[in-house]
Amino acid sequence: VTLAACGGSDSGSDGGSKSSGELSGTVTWWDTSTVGSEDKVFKKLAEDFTKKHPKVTVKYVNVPFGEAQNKFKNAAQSGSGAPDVIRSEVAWTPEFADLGYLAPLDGTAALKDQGDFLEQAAASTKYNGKTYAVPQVIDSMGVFYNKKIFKEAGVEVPKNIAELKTVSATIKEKTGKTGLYLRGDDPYWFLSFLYGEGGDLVDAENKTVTFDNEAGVKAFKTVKDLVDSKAAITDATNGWDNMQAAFKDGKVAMMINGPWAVADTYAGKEFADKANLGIAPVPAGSAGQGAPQGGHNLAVYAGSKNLDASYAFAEYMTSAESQATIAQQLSLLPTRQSAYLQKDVAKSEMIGFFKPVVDKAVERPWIPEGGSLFEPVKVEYTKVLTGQTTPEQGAKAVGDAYRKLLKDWK
Ligand SMILES: C[C@H]1O[C@H](O[C@H]2[C@H](O)[C@@H](O)[C@@H](O[C@H]3[C@H](O)[C@@H](O)[C@@H](O[C@H]4[C@H](O)[C@@H](O)[C@@H](O)O[C@@H]4CO)O[C@@H]3CO)O[C@@H]2CO)[C@H](O)[C@H](O)[C@@H]1N[C@H]1C[C@@H](CO)[C@H](O)[C@@H](O)[C@@H]1O
Repeated sequence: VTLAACGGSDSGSDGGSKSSGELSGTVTWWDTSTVGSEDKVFKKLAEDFTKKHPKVTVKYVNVPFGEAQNKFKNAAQSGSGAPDVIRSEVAWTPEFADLGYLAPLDGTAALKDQGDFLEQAAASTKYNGKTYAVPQVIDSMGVFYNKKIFKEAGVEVPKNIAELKTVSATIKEKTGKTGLYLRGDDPYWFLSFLYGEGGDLVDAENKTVTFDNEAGVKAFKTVKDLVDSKAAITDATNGWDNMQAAFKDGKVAMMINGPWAVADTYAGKEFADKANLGIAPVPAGSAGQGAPQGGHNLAVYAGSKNLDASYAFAEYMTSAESQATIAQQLSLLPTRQSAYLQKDVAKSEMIGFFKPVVDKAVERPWIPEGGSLFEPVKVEYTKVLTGQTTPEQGAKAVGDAYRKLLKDWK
């Protein structure tokens, strides 16, 4: 999709901005946002940018989240086909920076009011003392629940795993519905259970793999028991679609999810009345409570032929005004503290719930290998949930994979 203001633009010229300082040329932007719920809002923002810079054409390309990381690495490596700006997930950013594929942004027009960014959001954009991206959204996870089903069953939102099981049993008995949809094909959905047992993927400070300690085994046992006890249903594949459908159709009373799911969830028949959607902290485990930190940054390709317009585009798309727009329209959390002060954002119930959750979300190590820590968990998590391996063997397999990946770590 080529977005250009009505005034047209320098056709095809990739040249940088004119000596007059007026920006021009084409900026190709790979956006990974969800088609059908998020993309139209991001596209509109990009259009607004071209209205302010009529000589710039933004070529909007939506690349699915699951493909964008490898697609960008392949294009950047081959030197052809890489976009000028990419929506770089928090774990991809240190990896792309380490590979030399991102333009350092310090001192450029991409970075305005750096002090305005939440610390934990800015952390994933820093690598070897330089800044390689601009934080766009930050997120974490909570329990989404169907207030009508809870009322019908006469139960309260569970605060811990034991309550999750009793509440689910009551919901099943009183309404015939299943308590929780637990996504089984994406390891991100396992993290709050791991943190609840006091575990973590690694201890980056001490270069130690921790996934296969007793907390990791216990967390695998916890999720397996949720499925075996019928408190939760899960799928080995197509988890996103099945989870959203089950929750939006009222087949399950709860799901664990993040702000990026709100817009799509509101489209469900159960939530035509938005007030029927409740959000609560993820249940605590036997040793703690916590949800993971995720999110997305905008990064500029080091080989861009139009750095000036790309810097300006990245700045615009992550400005406090742009962030307030996506917060208000999509319930996505800003990374700029000033955006939370804008009136539409301050009065949003969803933002009001998720901001404290994000403030205490468990940070991950922003190391180049950070994104690769999920694949081994994805394999073993699904196998544990479907009984193809035991919690002990699954945790050990992940630990072994990590020690291969992270040279000289304990
Ligand atoms: C396996 C993957 O592990 C990690 O990903 C973690 C990730 O680091 C975590 O933060 C978390 O991401 C949250 C995210 O924070 C949260 O915002 C939301 O994102 C929404 C957007 O909000 C929404 O707008 C829209 O975009 O849609 C987005 C997605 O819904 O939900 C995300 C979780 O889904 O969880 C991810 C794990 O899934 C790696 O980073 C790789 O991605 C890796 N995949 C590659 C691995 C390659 C082989 O190595 C394989 O060949 C390749 O094909 C695979 O691509």
